[in-house]
Amino acid sequence: MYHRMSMILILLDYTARAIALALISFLVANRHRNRRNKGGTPVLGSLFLGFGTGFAFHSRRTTFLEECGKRYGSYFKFACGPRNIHIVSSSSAFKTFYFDSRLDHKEPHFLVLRALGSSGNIDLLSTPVHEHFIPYFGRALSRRGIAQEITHPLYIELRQRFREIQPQPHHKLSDLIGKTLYYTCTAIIFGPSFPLDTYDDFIAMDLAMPMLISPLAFMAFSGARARGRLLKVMMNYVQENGDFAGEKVAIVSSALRSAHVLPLREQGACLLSLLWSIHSNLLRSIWWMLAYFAVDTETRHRLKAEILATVPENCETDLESLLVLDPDSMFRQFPLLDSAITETIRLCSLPGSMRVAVGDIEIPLDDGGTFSAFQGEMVMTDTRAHHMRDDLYPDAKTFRADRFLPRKDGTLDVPKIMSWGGGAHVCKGKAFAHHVMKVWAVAFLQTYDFTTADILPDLDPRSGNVIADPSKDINIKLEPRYQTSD
Ligand code: HEM
Repeated sequence: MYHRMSMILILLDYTARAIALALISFLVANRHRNRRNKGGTPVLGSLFLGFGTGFAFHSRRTTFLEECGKRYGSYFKFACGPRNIHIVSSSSAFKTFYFDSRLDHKEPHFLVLRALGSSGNIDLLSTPVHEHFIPYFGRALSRRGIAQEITHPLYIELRQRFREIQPQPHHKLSDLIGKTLYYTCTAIIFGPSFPLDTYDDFIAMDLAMPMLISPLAFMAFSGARARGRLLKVMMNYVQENGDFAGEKVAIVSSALRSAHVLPLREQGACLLSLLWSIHSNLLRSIWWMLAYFAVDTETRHRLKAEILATVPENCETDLESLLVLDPDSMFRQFPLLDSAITETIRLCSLPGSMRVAVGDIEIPLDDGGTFSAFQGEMVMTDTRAHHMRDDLYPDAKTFRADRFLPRKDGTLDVPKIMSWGGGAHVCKGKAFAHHVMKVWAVAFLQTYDFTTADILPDLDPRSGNVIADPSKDINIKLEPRYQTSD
């Protein structure tokens, strides 16, 4: 007995020594890495091996980055678990960030695919995903593709859905948008036979995505179950639509074609990533757009006037016929609405571009200095800090529908927004997302007057997507604009 006790004590002693040694070597390695940065890099201290800052970054990203920005300015770095993350909001750094090939963009894609049920096997996925699947997004979602395949059916379908909304004293904004957006866009893009009763699973998975992407994925029980069911739906869809033809729009046919060399489960995960990309940020962006309009009577009146000036009520050529004659016209019309959409995205978008240094790289800062990111470290642009600069966007925290209205010569008073990323890997759904928001707003404003008694909520600091979640939902009251069949 005595012998067994002493063995256990010896083993515990060795384990404690091994842990202490690992801790010391890790801290030394980290200190060494930090010291290599020139120019007094602001490095945040962390509670325990980067888990303090890493936890703050994952659990309350918006406020964490805001507080750090106030304290350290346009550049700082911190440890996130075993890795360093550099955060930069300096305009000079953006160019290097988006255009230097030593900063690789692929890792976030694998994280998303893995969260959606893929094996995340880089050797298997790299070529089909990065050389075929994602570039096809860009081509299929060109302005021409959208005008030809999306605008008209989307407008007709939305008008119909909006008219069918059951009258009630008020509507929860997220419900109103969620169902109508999911049903219309999913049916148009994946075809009418796609099961639309997947909505609840989609919402459960979408809410769990930040956790499914994080190291705490094993705790996202209901999100993972919903993801599993959706993955099965997608695998069935791939099997039933393997001929790439039929009722689908180009984006789905090209997605199926570009991923077909992969095993069925991987194809299902790719298709699920398409469904998620389409809805996740759009649900949130449209929420914020309608919320801004609902609390701002003047903007609503101006937007309605713009719609009436373009499509006078009771005129012979209504918007529906106009879109058949000239599907591209939607892109040229409604400049105030375009501006209001860009302003919405400026205010509700969070940092969404992440790169991993594949070699050591020096990145310039606005003050003439530089910082070094070493191989394997992550770099992220804090586009929100940029968007909140009063010197660039006067009264930056306030929604101003006309902030991005072009002058007569087509130029803007303010810099373009950074919410879509940039360079070769700029958001592939940029034109699509803006356009869907536009068609949505026109169809909605033509169908309803709407107001809210609620105040605009803050951004939820826990938000993990490119577009922030609101900290709470709002209710809106709808007044049909016409009692007739229109
Ligand atoms: C308001 C809505 C959206 C915002 C703010 C947004 C923003 C972004 C950002 C910041 C990136 C990273 C760019 C970079 O790393 O430089 C990105 C990438 C991407 N987005 Fe979006 N996105 C939106 C909607 C969409 C939609 C609707 C789709 C698809 C239909 C889409 C498809 C993609 C794809 C495929 C990429 C990866 C591009 C690449 O790495 O080459 N996005 N998006």
